[in-house]
Amino acid sequence: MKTINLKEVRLHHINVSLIAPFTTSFGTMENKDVCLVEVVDESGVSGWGETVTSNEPYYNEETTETAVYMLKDFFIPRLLHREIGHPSEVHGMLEFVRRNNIAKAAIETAIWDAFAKKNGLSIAELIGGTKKEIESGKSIGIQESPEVLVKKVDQYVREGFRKIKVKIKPGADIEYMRAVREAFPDIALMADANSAYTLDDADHLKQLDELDLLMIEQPLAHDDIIDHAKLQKQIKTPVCLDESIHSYEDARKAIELGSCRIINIKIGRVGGLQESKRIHDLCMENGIDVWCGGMLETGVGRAHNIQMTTLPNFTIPGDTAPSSHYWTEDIVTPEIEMHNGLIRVPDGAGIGYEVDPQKLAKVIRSEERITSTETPHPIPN
Ligand SMILES: O=C(O)CCC(=O)c1ccccc1C(=O)O
Ligand SMILES: [Mg+2]
Repeated sequence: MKTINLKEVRLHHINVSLIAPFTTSFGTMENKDVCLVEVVDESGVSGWGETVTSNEPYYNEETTETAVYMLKDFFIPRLLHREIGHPSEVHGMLEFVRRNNIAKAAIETAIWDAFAKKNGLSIAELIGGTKKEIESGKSIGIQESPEVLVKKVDQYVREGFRKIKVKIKPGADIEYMRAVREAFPDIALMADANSAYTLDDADHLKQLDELDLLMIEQPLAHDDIIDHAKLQKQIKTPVCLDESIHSYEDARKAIELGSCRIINIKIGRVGGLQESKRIHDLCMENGIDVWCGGMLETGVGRAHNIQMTTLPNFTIPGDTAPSSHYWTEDIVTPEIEMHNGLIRVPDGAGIGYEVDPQKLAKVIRSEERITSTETPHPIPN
């Protein structure tokens, strides 16, 4: 296969507004700065990635600004003007910096896209994904009342979504989930707590067991796998980990401890597609189901999610919903569309969607072109 050698990295700083505010147990998101990372190979082929951050470090420790800083001072200088034999090598090349996984993933995924395009393949084909369409789920933020929530669920079920995920927090949990389950006895339904509880809430959370939920996502602390293992022994509802899993090693330990039965894989959270695939494979060997989480991505991040979800152990519908559920206009052509709850995997090379320059121009704040490896920091070879 043709190798990659980056001659330039373009940072497209954009600002995008969600069509409606999205509320989780840690806050409300409405508008965010995002950095689109475009890597340009010496052949002229380019590839796209996205910082799936927001402006505040409330989901994890990264923000868009910290991700841009890490990219400019460390990751771009490490990767420019070097022969990259295969994108699976990039994660290792960035391991000299600990964590900062969303920043790493932004450029790693861009290199997957460029490499795939240069070789005339889709990313799915490169990683061995075979699905031709993926099932789409809808993640619903915390609503003002169970009645309002039920109305939203009704709308999304009619639209065809294959899974409904409801954000919960203390004071907006059991009653809300029960209302949805009573109205829709048969839908695939789950809750996401974003770390809003402690092990002292085990008896409270046990009330969810009668609602036949697919899972409860990240009920306990963002950095915990011990208490989650204890909780899983006390409740029947499968525990799914999101925030606690940053790497293959984290996944291995969580599986060994029995901290979860399901893992939500987010390319950004684990530092890229290569690490995502390793976690996917590990889970498959161990009978742990996985699904692809969402970070309110633009079309670029969303396209990467679609490519990854073609792998066989993505057995549960993910949070990757169509563009129109987030943006009045997405930046990619065509927009990501859903029919009958399914998103068709595009045939094209790389991510299979094109960033549209005219749409990009409407949300752009500034652009930078980086061609030099100069940086104030010592960078390993
Ligand atoms: O992209 C989506 O639709 C899902 C959004 C979502 O649930 C989410 C969005 C931002 C940060 C964390 C999460 C989460 O899965 O916990
Ligand atoms: Mg989550």
